[in-house]
Amino acid sequence: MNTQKNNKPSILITGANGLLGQKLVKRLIEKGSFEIIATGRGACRLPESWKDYTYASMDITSQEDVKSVFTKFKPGLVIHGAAMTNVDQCETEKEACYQQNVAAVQHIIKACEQHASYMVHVSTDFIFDGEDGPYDEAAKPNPVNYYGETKLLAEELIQQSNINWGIARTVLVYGISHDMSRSNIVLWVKNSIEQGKDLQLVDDQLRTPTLAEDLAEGCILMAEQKAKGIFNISGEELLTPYDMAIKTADFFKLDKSKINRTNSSTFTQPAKRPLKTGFNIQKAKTQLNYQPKSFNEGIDILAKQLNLAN
Ligand SMILES: NC(=O)C1=CN([C@@H]2O[C@H](COP(=O)(O)OP(=O)(O)OC[C@H]3O[C@@H](n4cnc5c(N)ncnc54)[C@H](OP(=O)(O)O)[C@@H]3O)[C@@H](O)[C@H]2O)C=CC1
Ligand SMILES: Cc1cn([C@H]2C[C@H](O)[C@@H](COP(=O)(O)OP(=O)(O)O[C@H]3O[C@@H](C)C(=O)[C@@H](O)[C@H]3O)O2)c(=O)[nH]c1=O
Repeated sequence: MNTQKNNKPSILITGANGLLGQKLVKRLIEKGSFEIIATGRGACRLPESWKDYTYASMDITSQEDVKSVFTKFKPGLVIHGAAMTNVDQCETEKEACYQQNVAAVQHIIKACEQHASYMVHVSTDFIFDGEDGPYDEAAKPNPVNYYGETKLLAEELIQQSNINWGIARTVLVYGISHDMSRSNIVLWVKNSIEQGKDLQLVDDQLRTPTLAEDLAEGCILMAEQKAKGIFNISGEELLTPYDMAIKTADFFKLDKSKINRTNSSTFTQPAKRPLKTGFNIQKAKTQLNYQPKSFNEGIDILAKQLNLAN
């Protein structure tokens, strides 16, 4: 039986200290309609000013940890965002990547089976090869790096399970994380130009960059509706990283001469990136009433958060 405190359904967030995790906890606190169980690896790193949620340390690679936290809280709803997300590190540390992105998901599935919890699992455009994006939900996966392989294996475990599940796929998430633990393309471009650095931006990768707050909203919509199946939860605009950099420089009135156009073939990253991804989000817009911000609106939100932070 799932727990309900003062008649509020209980929702458990994994990876709550991460970029998406923080936005989920913040939005759920604002909504006030759930009993919130925020979980993460080790100590809580959320702002001390945040109230009205419970934090529990839960290493998702530990079956014992997962079992005991789920037994204690019996969450009706779960949003599983925790993962190893450094794509290059996933290529060089495959065992750690497998444990965090695949084996851990089996522990979460088992706990959801035990407690009849509905789960939103967060996935990625990197399950595709990037040959013919943008993609809809029915497109055939074919990952080109190990991170993408593990995220696809996780999707397959979930789709073969008998739990109540939804999969939220997203793309190139940007936003401000509280302890700035994770940078992203907007901040990296802004900070680099302000430091007078020259940047090489690829113009042959296509993405639909996603504001972290929009991703959180989409996951919450799915949880509230216990939406069944796969949903593309990303931004709507198809942009290259070069386009994103120019838009960022225009917004912050920075020196665009620092932005040099290049292509992925000149890029030596340990993990191959799929070239043309990006998502068609029509299904989420019509079935979930998901309404993401434009890229420029997203940058404006980041700018306001940066001003508040400084
Ligand atoms: N960022 C992006 O561009 C995209 C992300 N996604 C997906 O979205 C989800 C969230 O990503 P994002 O918020 O950006 O990533 P972050 O790296 O910011 O957050 C991931 C969180 O998972 C936690 N985590 C990792 N391993 C464990 C573990 N063993 N036990 C408990 N927690 C763990 C991390 O903990 P700690 O803080 O201690 O490191 C971190 O807080 C991921 O599933 C990712 O695959 C999909 C597409 C794009
Ligand atoms: C560092 C760098 C990146 N880029 C481009 C490549 C890429 O499209 C974009 C972001 O680069 P990164 O390598 O930091 O990001 P990357 O690791 O490709 O981000 C991925 O993260 C995982 C978690 C996902 O699930 C994917 O959806 C995707 O968002 O910026 C440049 O053009 N020039 C550069 O110097």
